[in-house]
Amino acid sequence: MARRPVVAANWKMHKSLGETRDFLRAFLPMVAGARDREILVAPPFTALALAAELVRGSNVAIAAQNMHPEEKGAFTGEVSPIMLSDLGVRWVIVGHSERRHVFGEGDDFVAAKVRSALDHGLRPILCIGETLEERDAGATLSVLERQLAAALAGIPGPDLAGLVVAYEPVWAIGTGRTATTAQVQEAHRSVREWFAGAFDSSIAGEIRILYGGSVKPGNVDALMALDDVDGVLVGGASLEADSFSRIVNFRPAG
Ligand SMILES: O=C(CO)COP(=O)(O)O
Repeated sequence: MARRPVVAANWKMHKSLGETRDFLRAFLPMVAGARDREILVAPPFTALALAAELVRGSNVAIAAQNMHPEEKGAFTGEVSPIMLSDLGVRWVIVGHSERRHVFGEGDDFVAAKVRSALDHGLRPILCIGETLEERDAGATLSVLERQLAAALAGIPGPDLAGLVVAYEPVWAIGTGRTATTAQVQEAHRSVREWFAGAFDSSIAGEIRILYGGSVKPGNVDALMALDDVDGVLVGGASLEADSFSRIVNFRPAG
């Protein structure tokens, strides 16, 4: 069964309201014909409401870049899943390497977010990936397995229908250094095999695994041609409508 590709923009801490409006006005017509893939844009929290309003009725959906697992409470500066749903947000990035490495989020906190997102009808994009030291130490696959096992512990298989995994090697993020196609395919294959072992082969066959890390218009076709790559999560090259629309309109293999 073919997996529907997902092409997602992670704007990180970029774009004012005016810039969000300008981007979406230019971008929506550029991708209006792309009906066979899911298109997501993750603006900063401050632009979520505007973005959700601007994409209404289009083929683009809005994702949040993060959330707190609790519904409400004394968590200064945090945003809850209920607040996101309220805005019309249906997706949330969880466990991005910048959250893990810059803000010190551990596997348990990431796991609580995945569980909470699913419980609240939000679709998590669970990010995993090894650092350069871990890759050089030959630990890549064990790091990915540890991150998956921790984030998905106790989640019943059927609940995973809403989940997307993003493999983002930390050393490839924002560095211009994309992983080779062989490295990407090997990591994605091992993630899929992990799902087959931890859950079952039909879940493994359906789970969508995105690649992230210096994805550009010039390398997206080669990445999307790989057997186990079901989409991309794009940082820097998603900030301009021209460049992100070219990524969205990648040419499928064959
Ligand atoms: O972190 C990323 C997407 O979440 C990747 O960022 P870059 O595309 O800028 O390398």
